[in-house]
Amino acid sequence: MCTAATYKTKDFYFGRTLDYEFSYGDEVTITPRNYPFHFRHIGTMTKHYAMIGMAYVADDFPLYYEAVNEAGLGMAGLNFVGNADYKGRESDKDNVAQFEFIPWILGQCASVKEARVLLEKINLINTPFSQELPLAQLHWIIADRNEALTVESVMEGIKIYDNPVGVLTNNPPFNEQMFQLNNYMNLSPQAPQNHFSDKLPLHAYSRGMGALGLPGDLSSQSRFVRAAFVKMNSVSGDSESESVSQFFHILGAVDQPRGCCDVGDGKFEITIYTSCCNTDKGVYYYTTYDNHQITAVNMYKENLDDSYLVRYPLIHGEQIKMQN
Ligand SMILES: C[C@H](CCC(=O)NCCS(=O)(=O)O)[C@H]1CC[C@H]2[C@@H]3[C@H](O)C[C@@H]4C[C@H](O)CC[C@]4(C)[C@H]3C[C@H](O)[C@]12C
Repeated sequence: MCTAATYKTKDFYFGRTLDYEFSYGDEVTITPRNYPFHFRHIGTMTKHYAMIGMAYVADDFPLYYEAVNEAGLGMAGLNFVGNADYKGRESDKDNVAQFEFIPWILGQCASVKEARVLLEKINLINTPFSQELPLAQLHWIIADRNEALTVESVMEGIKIYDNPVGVLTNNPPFNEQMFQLNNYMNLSPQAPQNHFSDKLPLHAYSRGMGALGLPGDLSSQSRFVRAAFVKMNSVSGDSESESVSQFFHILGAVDQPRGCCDVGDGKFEITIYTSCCNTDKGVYYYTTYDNHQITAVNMYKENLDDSYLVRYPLIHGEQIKMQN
């Protein structure tokens, strides 16, 4: 399971948790403006916005899981198993393979508004990257500081939903996830009042009781509700460190500790990494399962007019600061 979220203070932040039972070899990857994206069916994109994000690089192609571009647009792919459906090629459409979708949008669009125009012509096709890397069944969140949307390629075709929460998890389809929020509209960060019965002397015996009923499990529907509640009620200062800290707290609410999600064969789904990108400053912050110190890569410290990928392997292992 994974959870993606947006957060706005002075700057706009975009990130996700990547939950899985193994890692592909994730690296923070910067694609400069002149790196040629050789797409399978729609030619080569030789000049584009620079982007930074988490990717597995195969055959010198950045297979992004999530990224943001220098214009401030972010995009993340999350598992959508059993619902994602990619199509065959169509002559009057932009035939984009699932693994090309993030570069296709972030390479060309400065905003969600611009992405909407490209999405009108898109056909997400069923071409796998390779035999070893078959199609990933995903849906996506695309967001800028003004709005967010969710894109799903399902049996009936492409669905585009406004995403007013700025959160995405996995199944079920996004419109069903959103509908579920109706069931939690009574939750509140405030202390509850007794609406149960005026004949009973009920009282709030603990802080935090306004959110009693917020689901605590790791299912994707529950994580959606929990991340939405935490994000929508989030309060922080707007400095960089306060914003980044708060962002990691929002996603901390859906963190998966090893042992709680058994996927069989002695394997457990865990939060492999958590990311938070300042889309205005091009800084990608991350923590990993076993390294809680926030590490950051600044896209603008690289030559963004270059044509070669810049890759940073993740730093693992706890960095503990001894105080005495
Ligand atoms: C496993 C990742 C999604 C994590 C997630 O949503 N887990 C939820 C588990 S569950 O359903 O809810 O059980 C996804 C997100 C992005 C995916 C990667 C990207 O799409 C890029 C390429 C795409 C290739 O087709 C496959 C390898 C791959 C490198 C993908 C591997 C894997 O499917 C990734 C890493």
